[in-house]
Amino acid sequence: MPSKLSDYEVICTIGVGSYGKCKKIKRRSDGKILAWKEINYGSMSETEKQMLVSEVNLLRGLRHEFIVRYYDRIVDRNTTTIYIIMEYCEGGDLGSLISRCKRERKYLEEEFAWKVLRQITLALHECQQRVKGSAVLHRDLKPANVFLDAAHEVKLGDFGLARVLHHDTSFAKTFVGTPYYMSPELMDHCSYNEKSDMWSLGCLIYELCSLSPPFTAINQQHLAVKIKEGKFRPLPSPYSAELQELISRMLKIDAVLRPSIEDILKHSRILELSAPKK
Ligand SMILES: CNC(=O)c1c(C)[nH]c(/C=C2\C(=O)Nc3ccc(Cl)cc32)c1C
Repeated sequence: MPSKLSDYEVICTIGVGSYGKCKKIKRRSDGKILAWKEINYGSMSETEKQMLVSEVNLLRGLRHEFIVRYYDRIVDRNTTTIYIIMEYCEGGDLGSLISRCKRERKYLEEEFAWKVLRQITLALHECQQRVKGSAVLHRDLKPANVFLDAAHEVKLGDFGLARVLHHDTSFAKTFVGTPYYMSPELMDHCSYNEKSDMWSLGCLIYELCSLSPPFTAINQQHLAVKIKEGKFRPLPSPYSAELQELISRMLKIDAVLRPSIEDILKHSRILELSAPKK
């Protein structure tokens, strides 16, 4: 029996993005707390709608501890809105956490940065394994798309939807927000590849430590220059040379020189986190 909107009680809005709203909801049948994303597809072309359907179907197949769990979807043709029902992440998004640390002038623990690096890498590994060939690449890896559950475990969200929601080639829709994490090859309009996600992940871990992206500028033209120059300030002193070195490798301009997902998972500090607790 397909779900209907009345099966859920809306509690509150927890996020607003270029796609629409994200709301905290309660499933009436068992009281389970979930979240749904409301996406209005009314102005989408047939191609974009088809992409949305295939991306949602892809999300359905992704079951991983570090990827936001998909539960269901409801299509309301009267309002041309799709409701994508997913797991609730009580800890919110990394973007809000970084902003809070900035306000409080407090750096995050290095151990947390390594944990986030490991868990997002495993999430990316899962996706690239699960859809071999037409590898699903995140394309929108940024702090606002990484969430934390009640135990502060990482949950990668919005997988693949970025492709659809920014599919429109118009400038306004293509460059939604400042592309701080865009790789040099993408800045040069070259093809996206799994090392582009590695660049974005390097930017994300850098920002988690420095509380600012590695590359910033007053406009997108200057940002492109900075990214292609590839120069960035070192991490703040509390962080180890080991973490600095790995992030520097992830931010190599030449994608070939960046570590692969497997390289990251073989790093000694990552392996330590994988070892069973004594
Ligand atoms: C201020 N908002 C929050 O703290 C917050 C909380 C408690 N949860 C979220 C976001 C999500 C959430 O809780 N579940 C989600 C599933 C998919 C996506 Cl793309 C986002 C979410 C947010 C943005």
